[in-house]
Amino acid sequence: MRVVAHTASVSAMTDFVNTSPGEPSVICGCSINGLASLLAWWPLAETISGLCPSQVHINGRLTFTITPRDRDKETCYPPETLPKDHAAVLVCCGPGYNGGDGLVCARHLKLFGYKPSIFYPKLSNKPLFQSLRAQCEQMDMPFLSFFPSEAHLIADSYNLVVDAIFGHNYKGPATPEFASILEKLKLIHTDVPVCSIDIPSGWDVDSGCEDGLQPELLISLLAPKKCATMFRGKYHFLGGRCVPRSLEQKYNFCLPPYPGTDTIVELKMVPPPGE
Ligand SMILES: NC(=O)C1=CN([C@@H]2O[C@H](COP(=O)(O)OP(=O)(O)OC[C@H]3O[C@@H](n4cnc5c(N)ncnc54)[C@H](OP(=O)(O)O)[C@@H]3O)[C@@H](O)[C@H]2O)[C@@H](O)CC1
Repeated sequence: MRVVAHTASVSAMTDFVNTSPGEPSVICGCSINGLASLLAWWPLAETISGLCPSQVHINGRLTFTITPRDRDKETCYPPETLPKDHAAVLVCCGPGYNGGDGLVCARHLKLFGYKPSIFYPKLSNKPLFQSLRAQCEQMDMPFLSFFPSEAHLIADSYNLVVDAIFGHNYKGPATPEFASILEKLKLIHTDVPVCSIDIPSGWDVDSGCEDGLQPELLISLLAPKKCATMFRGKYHFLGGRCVPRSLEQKYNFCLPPYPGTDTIVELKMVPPPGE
């Protein structure tokens, strides 16, 4: 699952490069609003890489430490340990680029020995998404025509659920079509691990969602968003070591250091002082 995290985001970036050459207002196809919300917060972050390369400071406070990789324990949810139907995974994809990341993730899951099924209720007419969908179809991944009616049916059939419904451009409340999906995801997270891409669906990019979905794994892309400080699941990775240095400087990103050739880092939340 770790490998999936970085390959999904790298692919998304490749898609960005292919579709928007030289367009600095769009990162990975994300709208300027999404980028703005990222930038609104991230310039306040400060890495003290000269002093200690394994810490991320936000607003001057030590917020995340970076966990060195242990290559002997490097996989979360390895397929051979997933008992239901040959490592069956449900990948839920929304209408925007977060959903596109989900399709890329499904493609990699399939190549890595999982058995992904995809729920993708609202296909965008953009060629990028059409082609990602076609790739998944060509790889014989089933597309569900409806979301399982009962939450327990998801837990009975799948070992993991990938949540790629909404990312950082979600503005609540959800439309009825998506509200019922978010509700079901919330009901299952105690029975089957949910892995969210970039942002747990239904969360506000800054303030999160107190009674929202609680994934077990979060893969932040490019930079952890402010709401990631409210993540309480088991695993948090940062993926997307693909920001060109020029953009990093131009927008004053302070990205944490990735060791060696690694393209992901595991982040651990540092409890606020007094906790
Ligand atoms: N920026 C970056 O650097 C990177 C970005 N990347 C990825 O892109 C993601 C952002 O993609 P995004 O911009 O397409 O936004 P996203 O959150 O998928 O949702 C937009 C869609 O949801 C819809 N929608 C919104 N609210 C709704 C509601 N209440 N109820 C129902 N629908 C609602 C909205 O509909 P519309 O308002 O257009 O009708 C639109 O269709 C980001 O999280 C990350 O995964 C990474 O690949 C790498 C780095």
